Formats: sequence, structure tokens, C-alpha cells
Amino acid sequence: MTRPAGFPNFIDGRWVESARRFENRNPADNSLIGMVSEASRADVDAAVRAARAALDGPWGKMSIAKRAELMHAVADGIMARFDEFVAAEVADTGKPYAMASHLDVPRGAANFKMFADVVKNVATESFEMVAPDGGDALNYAVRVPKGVIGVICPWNLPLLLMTWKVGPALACGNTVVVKPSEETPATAALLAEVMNEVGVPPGVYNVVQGHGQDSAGAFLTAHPDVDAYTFTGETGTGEAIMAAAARGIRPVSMELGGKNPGIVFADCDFDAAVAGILRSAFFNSGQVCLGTERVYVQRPIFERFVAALKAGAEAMRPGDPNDKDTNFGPLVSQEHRGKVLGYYRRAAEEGATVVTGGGVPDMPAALANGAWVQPTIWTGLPESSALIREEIFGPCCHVAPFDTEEQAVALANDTRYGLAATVWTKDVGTAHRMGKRLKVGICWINSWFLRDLRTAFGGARQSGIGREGGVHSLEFYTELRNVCIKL
Ligand SMILES: NC(=O)c1ccc[n+]([C@@H]2O[C@H](COP(=O)([O-])OP(=O)(O)OC[C@H]3O[C@@H](n4cnc5c(N)ncnc54)[C@H](O)[C@@H]3O)[C@@H](O)[C@H]2O)c1
Ligand SMILES: N/C(=C\C=C\C=O)C(=O)O
Repeated sequence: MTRPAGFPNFIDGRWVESARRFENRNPADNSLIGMVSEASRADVDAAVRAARAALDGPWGKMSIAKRAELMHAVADGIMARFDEFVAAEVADTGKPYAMASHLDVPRGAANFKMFADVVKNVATESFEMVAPDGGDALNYAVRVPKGVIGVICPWNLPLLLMTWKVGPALACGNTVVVKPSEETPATAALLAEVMNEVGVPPGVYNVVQGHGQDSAGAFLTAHPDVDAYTFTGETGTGEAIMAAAARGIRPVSMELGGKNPGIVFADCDFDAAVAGILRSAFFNSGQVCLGTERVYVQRPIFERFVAALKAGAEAMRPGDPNDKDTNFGPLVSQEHRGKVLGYYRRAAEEGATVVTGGGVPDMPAALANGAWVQPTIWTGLPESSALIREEIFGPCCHVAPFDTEEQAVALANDTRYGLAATVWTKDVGTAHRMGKRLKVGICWINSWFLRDLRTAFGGARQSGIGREGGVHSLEFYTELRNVCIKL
């Protein structure tokens, strides 16, 4: 069944267009990509009903082995249409081809393969016991799917982050209703085509397009027949979703915002640390939740490090995202560009030293209408500044000196968030002490965004609830049932 033009909803294996539509624009040049169908409350209800019905159909009766086989087929289906997925992601987000082709789309496939293998190989517990009457009894646990899962996704890594949730959810036998970000509808729709192509039963994977509040997102979190929600996005949005999920006691898995520190000790591998902090601050134009917006550099190398960071930032070339050599793209939208430029203005007003950037790059005419900002580095602000307290989610970072390890830990932990940290040192004792003392979900040492999908991924404090990855995802996407048999 051919998908209609634009970005319709996908419900019970069929394309569903809505009367209400909104524009999807390419952030690199603000050109119109297509119209997005905004799912109504009735559309969301139809999607939830289809997901529920699928649990009682062939999908609910399918063996783990067959489900895992289908998950691998989905991964292969993504890779078979690799160029289409890359093109769709680049157009939706403006991210450079190099990033979408090396990270986003390969991880889209890997997220299905990973969890197909986890569910086949994870054992559950059993206990023999003596009953009070002296007889024997046997306990054993079985993992059962939670049911219908609401999946609400952000715009920065649309396919990667959606499949990071949908992969384990389906591998564990659930069905999903996915609400992609209003900024990036494309790859969720493309994945629906793959689901049909490989034979995933109708109703297992549903997509409702639209906005958050007073739109598809809120209709989904208000729906009483959704069993659990997995969300990735801003902390404030997480609060709203959690409040909605509380009605009916639905569990949530939350991957939220961050204000991640980068700590650079004087004994580090200097060039590696410069490259690592440049990557963690400017990758995806700073639109990565794990990104570094606060850099703390030990005083003996502070000046040299800032100069090297400046040179690296100024070597970045904003350009056509489809150009394979482009390493710096626009922000995701004019709206987000306005938010980031607001912080750029605020930094200047607060008297920051603008080491580089702070404005808008000159772009060729074809890209002049894009959501472009300059990679920016500041020094000289107090830790109380909003630039240090609040997540900006743009290509910018503030660099401050520190003297002792104690100071570095105190500075890094002084935040309401707790998602990630990156630490650069050659001293093995320092490395392990940082891993132990930084209040984050993920602490990278001499690395950043180095991902083993078997590890626990998630944030502490206001950066999230729960952990996903490897067997940890099973804790959220299944229920453990204990069966006790009197022998
Ligand atoms: N921790 C992580 O792994 C991780 C990963 C990526 C992004 N993020 C965070 O996501 C944010 C950027 O993404 P964003 O701007 O799309 O986030 P966002 O919170 O604005 O939106 C995320 C999703 O939630 C939906 N939404 C918004 N309000 C809603 C509501 N009231 N009810 C239901 N759904 C609602 C949106 O439509 C969108 O699909 C940043 O804060 C970033 O740190 C975190
Ligand atoms: N959840 C993951 C990445 C999150 C990136 C945030 O922007 C992942 O790599 O699995």
C-alpha cells in the first residue's frame, strides 16, 4: 500500500491522513519538505485500540524466536533502504550526511538486532522451597510483555532514539504507539513501510504524528488504555507526561535533559582532550542530550586549552548537510535557533568573554534561510549564570578553570541534572575516583558517546528515571510473574 504524500499517521497497518496538517520544513534552507497529518484524539484512540487488538492476535501468540527473527528482518529492512533513511533524517534535522550515515541510521538497525538477541538469551530465576506442611514447592519466574507502550520521541536523533525504545518494546512482545517529534516525522513513517514489508502484523507498530500539548502527545498520555510510557525529551515535558501517566498508575521510563560537565586534568593527553571536548560540545550542533555545555580545565593548561578549543571551533565549516564533507549543520528549527541566540545575547549581556562565535555565520544564498548559528565558546561567567545552570542544547560551551580534584567534583555536581560527564586524565586513580564521585548516569573517561548497547543508559536526578540498554530494558518492557507450584 503506497504511502500518501507527506507524513500521514500509521494505524493498524494502514496510512491515515488527518484534516489538520502542519508544515515540515528543512532546517538547512527552510524549504518545505511536506505536510504532516496531525492525529486527532480519535486517531490516537484508534491507534491504541489497534495496538491492544494486536496483542490478542498473531503477535501475542508469537514465539520469542519468531519475534526475534522479525526484529532482525526489520533491521535488515532499514539497511536495505539505507539511503532513503539517511536522506529523510538529513532533510528533517539538517544534520550532516556524515552523521546520519555513520550514527543515526546504523544505530536504528542495531537497536532492533541488539534486543532481538537479548530476549532470546536472558534467563529468569527459579527457587525450590519446603512448604510449611513439609512438602516441596517450586517457584519460577516468567517475563511477560507489559502490553501497549506509548513511545514519545525528541527531534535530535529521531530514528536512533525512537528505535532505542521500539526495539526492546517489540522484542519483548509489546505493541507500540509512537509519537515522533513534530519537527521530525519522516523516519518514523519510513519505518512503518519497513514494518509492513517484513510482515510485522498490523497494529504492532503505530505512528501518530503531531505536537505535544493539546495534540497527539497529550492525547496519547491521557489515553487510559496505554500500559506504560517511555519518553525522551526535556525535563519539563517529562514532568507533564509523568503527571498524565500517574492517572491509572502507568510506569514511565524517562531520558531527560542534562547540563553535562567536561573535566580536563592537566595530566591529560592534550590533543585527545581537545578533540574529545570539541566533539562533545559541537557534535550534531550541540543538539545531543549527552553533550558538554560546561567545561572545567585544570589551571596549568587552561589558557592553552581554550586557545586550542577556539581553533577547533573556528575550523568547523557550516555547510550543505548533503555534502559529505560538511561537519557542522543548522539547528533543528528557526524556533530553536531563536532560543539558542537568546542565550548568546544573554551571555554578552552578562559580560562573558566570547572566545569565538556568539552569532550567526555568513551562509551562501541557497542556505541563507536556514537555522544557522556559530559554534560558540565563552569564559568568565559566574557559576550562577543561566548559561551554566540551564540546558541550552546548542553548539556552545563555557570553559572555566579549576585547581584541585575536589573543586572539579564540586563544580561538576553542582546541577539539578545528572545525565553524563566526560573526564580527561592519564591518572588511573583520578579516573576511577571521578567515576565513583560524579553524580551522573554515564561517566566517560578519555572518551565521549562511546556506546556499548548492553550497558545501562539513563540519567540521575532530573535527567531521567530508569535505565535502558541490554537486560536493563527488560525491566521496563516486561513484567516478571512468579509461578509457585506445590509439588
Ligand atoms: N536523556 C536522553 O537520552 C535524551 C536524548 C535526546 C534528547 N533529550 C532531551 O530532549 C530535549 C530536546 O528534545 P525536544 O525538544 O524534542 O524535547 P521536548 O520535550 O520538547 O519534546 C519531546 C517530545 O515530547 C512531546 N511533547 C511535548 N509536550 C508534551 C506533552 N505535554 N505531552 C506529551 N508529549 C509532549 C513532543 O511533541 C516531542 O515529541 C532536550 O532537553 C534533550 O536534553 C534527552
Ligand atoms: N539513548 C542514546 C543516546 C542519546 C542521545 C541524546 O541526545 C543511545 O545512544 O542509546
